[in-house]
Amino acid sequence: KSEVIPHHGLNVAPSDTWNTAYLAFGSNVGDRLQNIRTAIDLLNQRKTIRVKCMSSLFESEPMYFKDQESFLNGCLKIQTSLSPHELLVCCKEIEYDELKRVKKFDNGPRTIDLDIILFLNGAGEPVMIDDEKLTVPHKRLLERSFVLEPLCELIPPNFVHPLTAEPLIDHLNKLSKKGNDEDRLFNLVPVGSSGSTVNFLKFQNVTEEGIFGSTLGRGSKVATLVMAIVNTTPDSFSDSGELYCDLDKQLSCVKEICSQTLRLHEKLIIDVGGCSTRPNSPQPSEEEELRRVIPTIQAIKSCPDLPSDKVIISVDTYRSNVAQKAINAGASIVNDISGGSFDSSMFSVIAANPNVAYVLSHTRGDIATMAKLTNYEESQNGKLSEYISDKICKTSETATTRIIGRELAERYFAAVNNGVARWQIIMDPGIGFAKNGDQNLQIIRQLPLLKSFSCTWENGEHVSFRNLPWLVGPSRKKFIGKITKEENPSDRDFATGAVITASIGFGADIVRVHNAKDCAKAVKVADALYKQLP
Ligand SMILES: Nc1nc2ncc(COP(=O)(O)O)nc2c(=O)[nH]1
Ligand SMILES: Nc1nc2ncc(COP(=O)(O)O)nc2c(=O)[nH]1
Repeated sequence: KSEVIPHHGLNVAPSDTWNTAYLAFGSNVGDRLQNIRTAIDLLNQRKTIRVKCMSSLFESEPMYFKDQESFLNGCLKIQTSLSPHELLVCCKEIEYDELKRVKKFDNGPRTIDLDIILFLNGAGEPVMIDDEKLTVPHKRLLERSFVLEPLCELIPPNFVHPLTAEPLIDHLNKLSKKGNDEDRLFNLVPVGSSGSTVNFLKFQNVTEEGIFGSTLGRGSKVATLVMAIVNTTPDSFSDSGELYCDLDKQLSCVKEICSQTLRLHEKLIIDVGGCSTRPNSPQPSEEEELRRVIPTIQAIKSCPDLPSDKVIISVDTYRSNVAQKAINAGASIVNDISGGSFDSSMFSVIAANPNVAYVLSHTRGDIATMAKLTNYEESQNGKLSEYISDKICKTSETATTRIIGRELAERYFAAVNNGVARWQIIMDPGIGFAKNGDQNLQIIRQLPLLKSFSCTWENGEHVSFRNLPWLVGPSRKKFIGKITKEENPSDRDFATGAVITASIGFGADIVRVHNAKDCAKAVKVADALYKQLP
């Protein structure tokens, strides 16, 4: 029963006169990400083209001709008034005239490759072409996971290949099962650049076939990242502000955290926060928040013992001005508990800093009201055609998580419609934000549902969370203390270890913790258990 809801907040012009096309991009020469961004900007500059959605960014080994650099690949959904052949001319102009591609031989290195994968006319019917210039659907689509995987983020799961009439997701699953080298894809999230090279966080979500043949859902296969909290607030609920305003103390604490964590992990994120977001906590002024976080970020950034390819700096703020200044000071992740809802300029700051990652978190209301907004009743009048993995049926048990998924999808749309690229986004279910104890436990338990969540709105806009990385932040929170009967947050570290272990079992890619030293051990063991990592 596919139902849809009117999707507000999306100002799309009537698009019934425009064709839809799906393009695949690839680059393995020069600054690959910059080449891709330039190609997308050049497409958008054409009056005859509108880039509607972008996929995640994937890195993969070269196919066919192996002796070359690895590729960055992805897909775009565009609307265009051009015909397929006119669109082909436009792609070639961008490849050769504007991005100076030099084709030495087939399947060789390229600054950019733009292929037309699928083309639908104004009525949404697939267009089939096979002449000496152009073949649509792309003739090698079904053998390329570096095209099929990003494409499956942009289309509803029931979207079929025009010739085989089989869902593209089934073609992808068949291909992934072969386990060929070039089918092992990592999705990359840019986190700043040191010198001319961009640093990336790498994630890899694969569909796990359980040993008993059951599908375990999509599990991550790369080491879980530790995000260590450095609260520079006098009133933070969990470490009673010991670090407040003492820069030397903060830096030696950060060095200690890094040496203990990097003993077991390749990389580490340091999350610097100047505003406690405990429900109903008083919020400092923006000037006070800047005074607390900027010097700390600068000190970490300029500390020679903390190399920027191993220690990634995040700023925990919901203020766009603080985010921008923190980026200027060296932060390469903006961690915003409000999902961009507290400050309407946040997304444009993120869009203006394309090498910075953004944590898009779920909450409701504001710091003063969120504790009361925990009513997640299925709104009967609201109709939504949701595609969630068919293993998880739509029951009251999943209602809360599905509603959180929809609300996160609304924030996701607001972000990408304000220029944020999908590949900048890290998702977060917002543990402790507008959720009661049971709901916190439920969203951790149902993280697989959130990871495979997708939905389509009345105007045909579709969003899928497939492959997006997820951060969870349960550390020392009240819902843990309620179970272990521990009033004092800093007594909750051992129980926090249990929660982050379970979170990794449910598919978390990053865990945000206070006690990084001990939690780093729990993460290491959890990765050995759940991801079979050494
Ligand atoms: N991983 C990877 N391997 C590749 N091998 C060949 C071609 C050649 O593609 P073309 O047939 O469209 O020129 N493109 C890629 C690519 O984009 N990614
Ligand atoms: N991304 C993210 N950021 C956060 N920042 C602060 C807090 C509140 O906890 P704290 O005051 O102990 O940092 N929780 C989160 C969280 O769950 N996720």
